[in-house]
Amino acid sequence: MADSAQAQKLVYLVTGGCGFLGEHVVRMLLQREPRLGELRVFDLHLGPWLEELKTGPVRVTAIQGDVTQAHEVAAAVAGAHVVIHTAGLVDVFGRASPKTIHEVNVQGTRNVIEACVQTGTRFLVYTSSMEVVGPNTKGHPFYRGNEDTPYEAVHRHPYPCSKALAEWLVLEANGRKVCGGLPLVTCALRPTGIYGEGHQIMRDFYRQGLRLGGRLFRAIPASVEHGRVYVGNVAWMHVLAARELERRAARMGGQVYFCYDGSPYKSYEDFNMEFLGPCGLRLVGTRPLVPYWLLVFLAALNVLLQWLLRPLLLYAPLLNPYTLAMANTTFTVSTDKAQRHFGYEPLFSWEDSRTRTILWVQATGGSAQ
Ligand SMILES: NC(=O)c1ccc[n+]([C@@H]2O[C@H](COP(=O)([O-])OP(=O)(O)OC[C@H]3O[C@@H](n4cnc5c(N)ncnc54)[C@H](O)[C@@H]3O)[C@@H](O)[C@H]2O)c1
Ligand SMILES: CC(C)CCC[C@@H](C)[C@H]1CC[C@H]2[C@@H]3[C@H](O)C=C4C[C@@H](O)CC[C@]4(C)[C@H]3CC[C@]12C
Repeated sequence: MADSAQAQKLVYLVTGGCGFLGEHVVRMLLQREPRLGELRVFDLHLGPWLEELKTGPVRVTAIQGDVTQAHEVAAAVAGAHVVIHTAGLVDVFGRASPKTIHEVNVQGTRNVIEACVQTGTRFLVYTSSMEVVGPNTKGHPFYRGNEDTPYEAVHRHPYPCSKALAEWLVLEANGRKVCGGLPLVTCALRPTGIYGEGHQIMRDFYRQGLRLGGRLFRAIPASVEHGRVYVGNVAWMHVLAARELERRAARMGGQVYFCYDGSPYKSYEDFNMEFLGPCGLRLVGTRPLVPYWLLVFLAALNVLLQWLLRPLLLYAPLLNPYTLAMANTTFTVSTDKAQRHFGYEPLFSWEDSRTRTILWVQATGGSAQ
């Protein structure tokens, strides 16, 4: 990425490129990164949709690999100019063990950093999470805060702990000399709850609503705000951050950015209804229909059942004490840091984001896709 950048074609690597966010990052790079010469898509599970991308003008290389395996990561990183590290084990339901979550999210990130250092890759964008900040274990609200808002970030759950540690590793690596002697430039993007085409939990809620005769029952007060951001805008932010990291290294290096757009501030359930409503579902109740103490009890019961059933089957429902606390604690962001630091503006308006998501739920919600 030198001065002859206009002519130079760049090699990008996207880890986790077949995931919900990763696929959008991959497609966004192909559409919006004119300097792209080769796109490497690294994932534990490669999607069949990658095949159709291989016929385009940019060379797309699919790499089946595991971020916990340092040699596989190093081979994929070698010769790349930019790495967008979005691979991660997203598990707040107790599906994976804390050890596995740590291995993928922390050791995997360490492997990516070391591979950059060893092979001379200078630019690394890491997909972090709002959960690096909160909601914390004390349930303190974070109301429309920004990257500088004081907040007691205390975690116990393996997933936020792993994301916080991985983010720290990435930021700490900023400025390290990579092979060839130039400094590594890193930044971390912190999405709030991502929604959009491919969002499995949204589809799960849709299917649950269909099973319940077109109804969902309010469990969380409408006054609790939960931050949400459209996947296309999160992907665009990654692409832009990756592009600008060289030119604005002094400003962006070692920085964190919340991901934001024009999505409205609403409760988790009311926000979902923006899409599920037009798909024919109704949210019953203007106030929670179940008392909070009962939800707490059911969440605790689910933990017990998960533990008891573990030898027989994996019982991992959406409701547990951690997800209940997430849904029931206000956590929203209001910031323009990404705009100030690298000129980010959302690519998709709220209306576009909403329409695209509704069309996706309608098209795939009832099917097995
Ligand atoms: N979904 C959200 O609301 C959200 C919010 C904030 C941050 N994030 C972060 O965004 C990133 C992507 O999340 P997502 O929602 O797209 O999840 P996802 O599960 O859809 O995608 C993660 C991808 O990483 C891959 N992966 C997992 N373990 C791997 C391994 N050992 N080696 C290689 N690849 C591996 C998976 O196969 C998957 O394709 C994660 O780092 C997550 O922590 C997600
Ligand atoms: C109590 C029930 C009625 C509803 C349960 C909803 C629950 C499954 C939802 C609520 C909030 C969701 C999380 C939130 O949007 C942000 C993230 C950050 C990201 O890094 C990973 C996904 C995650 C944890 C969402 C998972 C689903 C949650 C907990």
